[in-house]
Amino acid sequence: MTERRPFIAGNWKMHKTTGEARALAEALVENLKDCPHKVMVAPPFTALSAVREVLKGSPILLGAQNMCSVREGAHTGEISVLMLKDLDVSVVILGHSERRLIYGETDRLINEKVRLALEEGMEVILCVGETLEQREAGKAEQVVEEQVKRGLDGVAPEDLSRVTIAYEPVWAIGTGRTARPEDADAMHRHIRRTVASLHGTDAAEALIIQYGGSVKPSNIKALMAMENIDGALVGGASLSAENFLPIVNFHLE
Ligand SMILES: O=C(CO)COP(=O)(O)O
Repeated sequence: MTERRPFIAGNWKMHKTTGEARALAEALVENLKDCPHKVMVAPPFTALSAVREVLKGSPILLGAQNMCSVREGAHTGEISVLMLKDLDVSVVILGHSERRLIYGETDRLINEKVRLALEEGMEVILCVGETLEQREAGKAEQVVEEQVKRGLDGVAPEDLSRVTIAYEPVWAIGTGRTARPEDADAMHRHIRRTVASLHGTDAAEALIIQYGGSVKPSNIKALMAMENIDGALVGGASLSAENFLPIVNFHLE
């Protein structure tokens, strides 16, 4: 069995002023000096610069929550990959369900972003996940498989090591309702098989697949105990050190 290093990421969504972001980042840096896991925080764009200063010299990676699908140009209100790189952002979250459902992002647009980010040397967290309606209609696996295939379309095999997939069932996001670890694991296995069909079993075995959706200190351990769950993409519980630290340090609990 392949050993995969756990990857715990905090998605701060549209929360935190620069001062608040700096304070949270300071608490994380102070307490995660010896953490064996890969850790990332994704503040809002406006706080990237402030958090970058705090993270300097720390193993915590700086992430962004989105980026534009084109390199530069007349795209009022957008943020480019070059701007992110300029701020030492090394990971970008793409295809989050809030981008898909509130802002109408399609698999095609998300795929353009994935390819551009990889071309520019970034790491990508590609988010996938079904809605409650799709799950109740028995279509969860099919929906997620299509999102994975379309999201990764045209990605070179050698770039796959810079891709993490986050399985975030929409019905579990911000609802307090977490997927049962066994159900999440089954979907992660399906995602791994899908990636194996595209890029071979070695690449699929090495792939980090995060679970996201109401991850908390009380459920992280059971989730991480599953064979195919390699990390977590945490929303609400990443907004305070009190909740995020025990999640990141799940191995000590
Ligand atoms: O969307 C999420 C992370 O990207 C999950 O959010 P919650 O942890 O708040 O459910």
